Amino acid sequence: MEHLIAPSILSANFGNLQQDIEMLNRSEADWIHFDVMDGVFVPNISFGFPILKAVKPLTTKPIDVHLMIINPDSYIEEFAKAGASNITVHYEACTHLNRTIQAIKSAGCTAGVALNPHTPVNFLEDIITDLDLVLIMSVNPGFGGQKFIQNTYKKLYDLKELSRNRNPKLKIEVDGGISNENCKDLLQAGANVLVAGSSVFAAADPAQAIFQLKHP
Ligand SMILES: O=C(CO)[C@H](O)[C@H](O)COP(=O)(O)O
Repeated sequence: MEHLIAPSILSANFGNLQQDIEMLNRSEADWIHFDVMDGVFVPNISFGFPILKAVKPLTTKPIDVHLMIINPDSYIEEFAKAGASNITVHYEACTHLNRTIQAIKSAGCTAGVALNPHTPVNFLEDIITDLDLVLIMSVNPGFGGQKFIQNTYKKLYDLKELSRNRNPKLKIEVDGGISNENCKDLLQAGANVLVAGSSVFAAADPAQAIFQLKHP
């Protein structure tokens, strides 16, 4: 499976977001990664529906929404209507994960589950066949620009093994501290979707940084 690049606009220039979205349209980015934070599940607040609705008509790329929020079920339909292609919820935020995944699919989106760095991959054993994507957090969620957690490699191997047997088409996404220095190793460990925020948007040439992640 060819790997995908999903730049996180958490690190974009909000004073001129349209310019950054147009750069992504011209680049080799496959998706736009859209990080929603509620200040409760994570210690930061980012953006929500109005920004998603503004971004949607500007982009030619699917929007990959990562909900770092409690009670995601209350907002799934609205994120789908606002333009999400994929919606990922956190394992740690869902009491009835199976119901939440069905709700995402009923809203017309593909469905993902994110795992915090401390949550083992085998907690997904009984839902893996229902998922389109698993997002392995390689930093503690809440902020861009953090240091990559090395134990992520073990989790990618574990997830690759689980998906090989139970869901070979699963997208294995990794998010946090990714740059052209570790992207090759992450792909070898089993990732097939790379999320990158600061390494893209802080680069002198962001489109070139995306190109390097796409062709490591
Ligand atoms: O989900 C996130 C933070 O919770 C971000 O997507 C992630 O941290 C990417 O940022 P960077 O590439 O700067 O680490």
